Amino acid sequence: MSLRPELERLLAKFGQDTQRIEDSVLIGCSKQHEAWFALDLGLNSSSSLNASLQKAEMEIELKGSFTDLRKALFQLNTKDASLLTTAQALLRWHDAHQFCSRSGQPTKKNVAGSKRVCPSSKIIYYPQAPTRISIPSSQMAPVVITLVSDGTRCLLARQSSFPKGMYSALAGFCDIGESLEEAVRREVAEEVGLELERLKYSASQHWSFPNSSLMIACHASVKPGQTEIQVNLKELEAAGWFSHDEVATALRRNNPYTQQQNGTFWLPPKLAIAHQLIKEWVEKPSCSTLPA
Ligand SMILES: NC(=O)C1=CN([C@@H]2O[C@H](COP(=O)(O)OP(=O)(O)OC[C@H]3O[C@@H](n4cnc5c(N)ncnc54)[C@H](O)[C@@H]3O)[C@@H](O)[C@H]2O)C=CC1
Ligand SMILES: [Mg+2]
Repeated sequence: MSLRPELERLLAKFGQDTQRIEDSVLIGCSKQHEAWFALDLGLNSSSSLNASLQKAEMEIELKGSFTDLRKALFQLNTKDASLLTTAQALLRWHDAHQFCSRSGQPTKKNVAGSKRVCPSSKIIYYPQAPTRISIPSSQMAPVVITLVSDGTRCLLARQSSFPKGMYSALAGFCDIGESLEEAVRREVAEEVGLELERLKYSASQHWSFPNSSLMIACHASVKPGQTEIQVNLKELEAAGWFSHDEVATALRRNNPYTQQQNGTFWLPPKLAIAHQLIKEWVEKPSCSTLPA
């Protein structure tokens, strides 16, 4: 059931522009895949745009009462508390990034609220860090990188931007409001459609490309028999399961940059944490099946 008409009625009743609904941000979805959005009613805001909503009248209308966030968090179950903190963090980020720091022009939110773009400078601002490939950022973004194993094989993937023939572990930026474990599970589900069974932290690394990231590396396993992948071609060029022998042989190749042969795949260089994850798995393929 869509709550949009109800929200429009409410905003109209309080003399607000119903266009304000467009400021909503996506914070999750139900088991039935209904999208959940959050909207800042601006009751505590000092800005002239939002200040006109009356808290007491709104409480009467909604038959509830507004509670301090910190107190509310102790009363809610984990799922609702997580939705609330995600909403608060994301809405606060949008509020603080209304203008481009380069051009001074207003930035524009996408529908989901996962980024803002400056139409003038073309800079894309992400809640994780204000980055765009060509614009260096001083802020650090957390990124999870996961080597998935089915007990005998490991899953490697490549993006079209990777050097020819190179395959790596699955990686992705953490979303605001997520734990590392949630980010790992979401990224793997999004990129190859697999549900993870166990996770085990391995190590972390600062990574400078495209901008400062803190790479958090994990091993993960899937249930035997649940290994069919669906490659998300919007994010990856290819992905597949590789045997222990194939990966061990690729690791032994000294200098992949000079040894590219037709059909030969190779792995990220030693410096990359992906290399370390893959090496750990080759030395101990069972490392991903330990309890997290
Ligand atoms: N050190 C290592 O061993 C490795 C490092 N990496 C790094 O992991 C990072 C994340 O991997 P991807 O698969 O590209 O991420 P991803 O799977 O999250 O997809 C990238 C998309 O995420 C969005 N995004 C969200 N926040 C972003 C931000 N702060 N900056 C840029 N894009 C953002 C953009 O829409 C972008 O197109 C890459 O930057 C890559 O350099 C990846 C593999 C190995
Ligand atoms: Mg990725």
